[in-house]
Formats: sequence, C-alpha cells, structure tokens
Amino acid sequence: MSTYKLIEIAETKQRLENEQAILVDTRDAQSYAADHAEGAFNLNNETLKEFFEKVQFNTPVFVVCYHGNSSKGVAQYLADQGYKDTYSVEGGMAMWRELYPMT
Ligand SMILES: O=S(=O)([O-])[S-]
Repeated sequence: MSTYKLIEIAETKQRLENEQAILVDTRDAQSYAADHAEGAFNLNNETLKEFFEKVQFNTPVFVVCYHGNSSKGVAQYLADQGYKDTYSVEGGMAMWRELYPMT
C-alpha cells in the first residue's frame, strides 16, 4: 500500500502544468468559492463519488487544505483507496496565496 508524500507549492504548480495530475482542495465550499487555484477540485462528501469516477488511480493527486495539516489525512485516505501517487501540499492555501496572490 502506498503512503502519501509531502510536496512544496512551487513543485506542485510545476507538476500541475507539466503532467496529467489533479489538485484537490479540501477546504469548505465557501472558502473554495472565494478563491482557489486554477483547476482545483473541491473534495467533500458530496463530490467524493464524482472524484472516484473521474480520477484514475495512476493520476498524481496533490491535496491542499488551509495550512497543510488536514490535507495529510486526506492524502493518506486517497492512497488507502488505491491512488498510487498522492501528496500533501505543504503550507496549504494560506501559503499558496502568499506566494502566488490570487486576483
Ligand atoms: O489543518 S489545517 O488547518 O491545515 S486544514
């Protein structure tokens, strides 16, 4: 069984640009609606089924939350479901916003 890995924001962005990968945003729907990184999938109980239908197990999955803590649990959960290449994004959207201000 695979376990999640940690990844920095700059590398996450780079890999999202260059690979068939997906960014999963686990923040609440309101925070997600207020701002999110381009292409991010808002994962919650309502969207989980859609996620499993859409995203194949060999797709790299980058999980981002508020500060980079709870994303670890979600990344491990997705690894446990069969996703082979899962990551928790260090610093979360709080740091992402600092590094790459959103308009
Ligand atoms: O636990 S968290 O604040 O990183 S979502």
